[in-house]
Amino acid sequence: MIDLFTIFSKGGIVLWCFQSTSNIFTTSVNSLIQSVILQEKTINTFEDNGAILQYKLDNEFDLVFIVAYQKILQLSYVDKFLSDIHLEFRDKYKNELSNRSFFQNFEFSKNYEYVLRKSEEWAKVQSKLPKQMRTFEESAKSKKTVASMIEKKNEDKPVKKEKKKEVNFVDESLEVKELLSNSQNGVTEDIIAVNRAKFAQKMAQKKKDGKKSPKSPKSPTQEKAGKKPRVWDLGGTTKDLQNLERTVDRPEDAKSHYTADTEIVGSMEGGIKDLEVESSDEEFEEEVEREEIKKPTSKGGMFSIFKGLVGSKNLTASDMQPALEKMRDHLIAKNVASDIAVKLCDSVATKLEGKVLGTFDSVATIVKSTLTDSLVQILSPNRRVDILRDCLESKKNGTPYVMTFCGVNGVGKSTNLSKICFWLIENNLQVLIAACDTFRAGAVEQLRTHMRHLNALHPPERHAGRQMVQLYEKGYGKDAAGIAMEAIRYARDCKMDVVLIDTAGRMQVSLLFTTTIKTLLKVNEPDLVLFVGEALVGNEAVDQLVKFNQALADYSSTTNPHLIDGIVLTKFDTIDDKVGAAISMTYITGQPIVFVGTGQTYTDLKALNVKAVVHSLMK
Ligand SMILES: Nc1nc2c(ncn2[C@@H]2O[C@H](COP(=O)(O)OP(=O)(O)OP(=O)(O)O)[C@@H](O)[C@H]2O)c(=O)[nH]1
Repeated sequence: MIDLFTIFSKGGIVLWCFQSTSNIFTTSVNSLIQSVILQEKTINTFEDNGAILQYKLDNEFDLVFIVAYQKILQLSYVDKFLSDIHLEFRDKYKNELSNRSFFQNFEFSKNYEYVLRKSEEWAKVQSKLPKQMRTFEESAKSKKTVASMIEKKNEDKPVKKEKKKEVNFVDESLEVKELLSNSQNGVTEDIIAVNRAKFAQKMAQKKKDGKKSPKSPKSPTQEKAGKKPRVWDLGGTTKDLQNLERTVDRPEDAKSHYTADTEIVGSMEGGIKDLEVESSDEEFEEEVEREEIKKPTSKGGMFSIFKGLVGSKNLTASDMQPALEKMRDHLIAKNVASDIAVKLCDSVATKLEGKVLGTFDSVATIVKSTLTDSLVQILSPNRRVDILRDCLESKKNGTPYVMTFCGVNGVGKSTNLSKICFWLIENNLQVLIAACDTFRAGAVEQLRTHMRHLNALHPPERHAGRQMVQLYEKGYGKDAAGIAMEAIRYARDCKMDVVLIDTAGRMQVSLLFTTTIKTLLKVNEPDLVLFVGEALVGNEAVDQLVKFNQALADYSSTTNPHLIDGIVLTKFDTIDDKVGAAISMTYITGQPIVFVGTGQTYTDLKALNVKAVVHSLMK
């Protein structure tokens, strides 16, 4: 009997769930997600706490299907069930899935019962069948060709070996887990360098030993005898574990030199500079008008789509319909999320309805100013976020100013956190970075590297002997909320000015999200919660943001939950004029874009310039 079956998107939205017992599987599902799915392991059966969990991924629609049942039951139909239920769900909801409409009610109970019953019947029939001999094609022998039998020198062992590793993984100590996940996720350069050095040292030692004792070389026949263990490149042994564990700083690391690009020092003093505008507003207005006058018949230009709306009658909704549709498409092409583009067009329509229009020029001007007004209104913050002022205020009160950075993996959380850190230390504020991404291998090391670079740029000599950036970390697998709490306490005790909390990017997995970010925010009550999102994505970013804010509201036990206070919009340099994500994100949250990431160096941090965004959007 299946105890739990759940379907959720890789973005963490639970689409459908069935649970037949009161057993709580949250921890087991979290473990499966953390140590198998997110690590992209190839096993599809996972054992935890007396339960077996099996899963199937749908990479086209980014879905995860999970089944959990008691180990003792030994269900033989789960593979088949997972394949069938996967197809059933896809078939039934292909339109919704294609549109990524994950927030609706998926009525799937009947289909679930049907597929489950069929799978159980299938298993019964199978168990009664006499065991059939495998055909030659099914046998392993048929797969053997001469070529397949030639073992290549650097080829990996077959999957069987890998599996063994996975099984052991469950019982390994935390350090071993980390080591394995490092080796699978791409070890940091530091670790590779250490490993190489160790290997070279070992080889040199061996050579030395060989020379000392003339007896040691064995006869060729002796060497050939017995099966030799395979030596993996950079494999090392358990003795190397101590050296490979890099979450704790070592004296020799601290001594390493960082060549600081001192040219940038001093360039971020004061407030954050605005994004550059391509041309001023007046120039832009003239440009639009000039363009329309010059090319009255051309199809190009945002406002030429309103060309048809000329005449002395009152404008009606149906007059505007075709033009508004074109405007909506234009906004979507600029990465504005589709429903927000629709709402913007509606607001323009409402403002224009009933207006009497004269010449073509006046139409362009009216539409432009109407749309501009709406966009400026969306992008202009309801309240002022002045971080420098707030930090100084906290400092006066003897408490550190705490900022938490949330967002999915790879959007640039750590990089932009470090840029913000650079800006703060440029303004003589001492910063403690709390490494609370205790999931992703390498996350702590990444922050440590930034800390060293930043301290090299702003050495203690420049700041009355104070080390401007410190890292508070407790390695991996630990409770993020607890680490944040200790970090804040540490910062308070040491009279540090600001705490920047880096969180795990696993919020797309809602189960994990609820137990980490929620607790972290609840326990630590940061002054500012910043959502880090990429400018690259349109609807996807909105999805993440909606889910994030919803989860903060849903899972908060207080009546006044701490939602997102602001947005860090990253990778703005990579989007050309597709600036729609800025509009969508602010529209959804009503919160300002506090920082814009415009590149990969510490100085690539800007403040949002509403004019620049609106200008790009209407190009
Ligand atoms: N072009 C550009 N690249 C950026 C920007 N911000 C971050 N990146 C790059 O994006 C990549 C991911 O950045 P990280 O800071 O590692 O992302 P993260 O969100 O911390 O990732 P996880 O720790 O895995 O959650 C890196 O290669 C960064 O250099 C930006 O503003 N512009």
